[in-house]
Amino acid sequence: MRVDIEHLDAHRGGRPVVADVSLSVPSGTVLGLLGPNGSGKSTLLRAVSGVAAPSSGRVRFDGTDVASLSRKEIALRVAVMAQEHSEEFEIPVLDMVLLGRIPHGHGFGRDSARDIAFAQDALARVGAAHLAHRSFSALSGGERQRVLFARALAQDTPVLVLDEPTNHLDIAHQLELLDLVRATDKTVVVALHDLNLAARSCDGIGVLVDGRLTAAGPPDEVLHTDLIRSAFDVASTAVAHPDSGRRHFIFDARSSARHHEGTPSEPSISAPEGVTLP
Ligand SMILES: Nc1ncnc2c1ncn2[C@@H]1O[C@H](COP(=O)(O)OP(=O)(O)OP(=O)(O)O)[C@@H](O)[C@H]1O
Repeated sequence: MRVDIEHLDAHRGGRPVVADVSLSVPSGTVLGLLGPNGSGKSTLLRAVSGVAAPSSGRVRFDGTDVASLSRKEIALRVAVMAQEHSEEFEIPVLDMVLLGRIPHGHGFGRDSARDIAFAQDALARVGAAHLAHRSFSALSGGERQRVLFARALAQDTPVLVLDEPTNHLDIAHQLELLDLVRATDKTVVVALHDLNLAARSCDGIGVLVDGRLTAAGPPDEVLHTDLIRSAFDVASTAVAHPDSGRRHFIFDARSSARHHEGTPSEPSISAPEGVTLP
């Protein structure tokens, strides 16, 4: 399912925080949203997932304006893994994942065998089958993240909206989750903070600064040392991975701090011998 964001403005607490963002996410691709803290990533994701209406502009799923859809129609199209969530759900993990099946139900009633199979499969895919009968509130932060990702998968939607889904995850589980994201045929919009993981895992990157989209395109075109300096105020060095040749960033210092120390503000790009930077 294609996702189009058109001239979107959004407010938070009565204040404009996202301004005139337009982005298209082709069906089955992964768009990574990057940007400093407070730049508007979560606010944009709330609009994309229909949680909060934009103040102007629109979001379309395969051409249909999200604003014209009912809550249930939205929930059948997009599953959301939000950044903030209550920690004190005293419910078994399997029941938490089964909440993802609600849009597929026909009113209140027992979970069908099909729903339970979906939920168990989703837990197995995130490596959390062994947690099925634990209480959600008794899990670690990383375990909760994986269960919430399983709930989003169990919702079985063509679109996934993920707000910093790798929070709390150890590096193995970060890679595993992003590999799962890549392996689905879903259209994914994901906010991330790790630029190297984003470059590795996303088909496209959009960079928000102060609520405005300052760059968008394939990772290799968007992510470079100048962009990292202007968007994040960080001096970095790009190196090529010795095996894949993929560009990787080493973060050196805040650019302003580096500038004050009198070191050159223009970072060099270096590649191991015999490796050409992409
Ligand atoms: N509930 C709220 N009420 C008022 N202002 C808010 C609220 N939530 C966020 N904001 C403000 O909106 C702006 C954008 O916040 P948002 O959470 O979208 O940024 P973000 O890029 O996701 O940040 P982070 O990387 O820190 O998660 C910030 O200035 C923030 O302080």
